[in-house]
Amino acid sequence: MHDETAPPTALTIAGSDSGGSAGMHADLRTFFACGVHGTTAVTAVTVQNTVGVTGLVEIPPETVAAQIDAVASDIGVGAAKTGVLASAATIDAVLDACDRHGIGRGGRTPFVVDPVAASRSGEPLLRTDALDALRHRAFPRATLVTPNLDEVRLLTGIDARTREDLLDAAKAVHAFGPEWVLIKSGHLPDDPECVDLLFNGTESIELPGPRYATEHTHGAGDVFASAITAALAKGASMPDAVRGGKRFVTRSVAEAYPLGSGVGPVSTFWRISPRSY
Ligand SMILES: Nc1ncnc2c1ncn2[C@@H]1O[C@H](COP(=O)(O)OP(=O)(O)OP(=O)(O)O)[C@@H](O)[C@H]1O
Ligand SMILES: Cc1ncc(CO)c(N)n1
Repeated sequence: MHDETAPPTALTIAGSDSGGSAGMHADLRTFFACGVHGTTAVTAVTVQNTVGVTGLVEIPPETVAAQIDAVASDIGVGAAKTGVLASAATIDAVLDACDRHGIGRGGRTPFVVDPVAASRSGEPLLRTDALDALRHRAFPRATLVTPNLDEVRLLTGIDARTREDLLDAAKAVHAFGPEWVLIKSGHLPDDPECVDLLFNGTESIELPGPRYATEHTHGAGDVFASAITAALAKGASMPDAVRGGKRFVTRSVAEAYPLGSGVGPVSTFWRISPRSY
């Protein structure tokens, strides 16, 4: 029975980060900061800190699916997002479970696919045999796909180097069948701003933002996709959810902090408490 006093809920289907900066740790913090109850289906445990990833253990695909079933059949899913999906077998199990619960195109629940392929320091987080499963099975079911420029190169072969190249990148990803595509511009070389592009096949919307001179951007992509997912769970339209997510991630990068001896995380503290450290 749905209780009207329950908060909106969002599900992250992703890997853990022992360093607490990226992956489902970043997703849960963002859901919390956005006033959404976060639920999880863990796909992989990573051994990770601010310097890099030194291990990845996959959770059996049937256990990933069972987590989705447990959450969806009891708590419900207002919107869902994916992070690390690790392998083609996990992608298949996730998509079957999503189909059972109306998550994704054809169902009623928005489904954000963040096609995470590698860590910031270059360690693979997805088997190469899973690229086709992402392109041809996951993308057509997605309400939104959110690649960075390295993922665009891997998935489409397009090497976007200027802001003008982003529309071609968006069209190539859109051809795989998602409803919306968001191309993230954080890795554009030599651009003084971070202008991302949202595209649905006909409409393209630029999302302007400053580029801050910080090296601490670990988890920026996860925070962006989960802020969007939280807004979708609250019933926002896609353009509004993405504009709100862009404001959220920009502020998170502005307040990113140093941690360990490597790349520190973007901050999700700012929404909750003023800088107090
Ligand atoms: N230095 C920066 N200053 C401001 N915004 C940034 C900066 N770097 C990235 N962003 C923004 O953060 C969001 C994430 O973009 P990015 O392209 O870095 O994704 P990502 O590579 O998936 O992130 P990550 O791998 O760091 O988690 C985008 O909105 C991008 O414009
Ligand atoms: C678990 C995990 N998910 C996603 C990323 C990419 O930000 C990462 N480094 N680790």
